[in-house]
Amino acid sequence: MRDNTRPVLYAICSSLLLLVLCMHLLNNSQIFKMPPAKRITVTQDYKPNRRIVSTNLPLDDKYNRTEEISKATNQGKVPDVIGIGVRKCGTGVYMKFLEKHGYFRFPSFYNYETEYFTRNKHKGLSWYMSVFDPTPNEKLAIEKTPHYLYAKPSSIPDDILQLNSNAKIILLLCNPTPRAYSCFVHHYGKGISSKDWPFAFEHYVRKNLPLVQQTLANSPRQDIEKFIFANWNSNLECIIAGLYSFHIKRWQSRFNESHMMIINGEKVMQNPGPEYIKLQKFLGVPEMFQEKDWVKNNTTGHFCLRPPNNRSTLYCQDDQVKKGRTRSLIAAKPKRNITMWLNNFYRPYNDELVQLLGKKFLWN
Ligand SMILES: Nc1ncnc2c1ncn2[C@@H]1O[C@H](COP(=O)(O)OS(=O)(=O)O)[C@@H](OP(=O)(O)O)[C@H]1O
Repeated sequence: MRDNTRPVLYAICSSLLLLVLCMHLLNNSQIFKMPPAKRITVTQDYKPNRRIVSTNLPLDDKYNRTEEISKATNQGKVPDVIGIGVRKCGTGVYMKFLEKHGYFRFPSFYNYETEYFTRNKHKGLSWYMSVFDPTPNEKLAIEKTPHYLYAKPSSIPDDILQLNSNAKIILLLCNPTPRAYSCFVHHYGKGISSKDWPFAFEHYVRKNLPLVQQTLANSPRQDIEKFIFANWNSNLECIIAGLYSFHIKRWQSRFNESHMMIINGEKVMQNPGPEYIKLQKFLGVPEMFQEKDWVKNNTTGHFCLRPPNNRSTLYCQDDQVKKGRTRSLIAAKPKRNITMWLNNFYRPYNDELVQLLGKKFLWN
């Protein structure tokens, strides 16, 4: 090192030392001390109810707070809410609408159906958790897999509880006769012109209903269950899914009214506003959807939503997910004789359902 650079280096080093010393002194003095973060109790109603827990964590400690909240509710496991059906009663439609709500996070699948408890359990919990949008932990994780209602294994309700003892179940029921038609068109209607759907459906019912009727007649519950579990994914599915009173017993024995909401899908289709208000209350999320936000499309008869983030637009399902195939005002209806046959077949199950759930479950 050259002799004339030494004094310069000394000067730099001593200034740095002085600076560090000064910062240390200032930091310990009262002038620069931050006040302690304000402590709050997390009870604001912008949080879903189930997450309203007194964590007494600092407001600015976002990371810890969400971590604590999820620990206090479901140990960070998913999901918080599971839709268990019924397929073709509007299950995909309400998920699409709930996407506009803002307080939910969804599986990354187009149809939201994880099939975890039916087909994918072997992939493990980490897989199940990984399919959900990971972002904000304060949102309720919601999925729907309509097969859960009647698919095997029979332990699905217990499996859900084991994962999250606080899980909430949503079950949308609708008139099983038009539902069967809708299901048929969904599965088999693609290659058939829509004007021929009623005939193709007649053929399907004539071919399959007698077998179901025969099996159900005078069989003990366990045999019927065996039959359903053997056929939940067969071409009989469109018929057997509609035996609601049979299916819901195993769910009712595990989930009480505070954890399972059974919604009349016919009412939702006719006037969604009040039903979504009840749903938001049940899930403990803010009432982002109000009655006045629902607007009927007079061509299809279906309702559209004025989404909370942009109420000057209309969000409809008819086009976006190709719904409204059989129930819209312009759709080809099933033949009257087939409708009557199916109505008669489902009547005892519908009557039993009314007994189980009360008068509010009349379809018409
Ligand atoms: N608001 C609104 N807009 C559009 N469509 C509506 C709406 N509400 C209920 N529906 C009816 O929902 C039926 C589809 O039910 P799902 O969503 O359960 O189907 S799926 O199981 O997810 O495939 C679908 O039945 P189809 O008419 O047979 O296609 C729709 O008619």
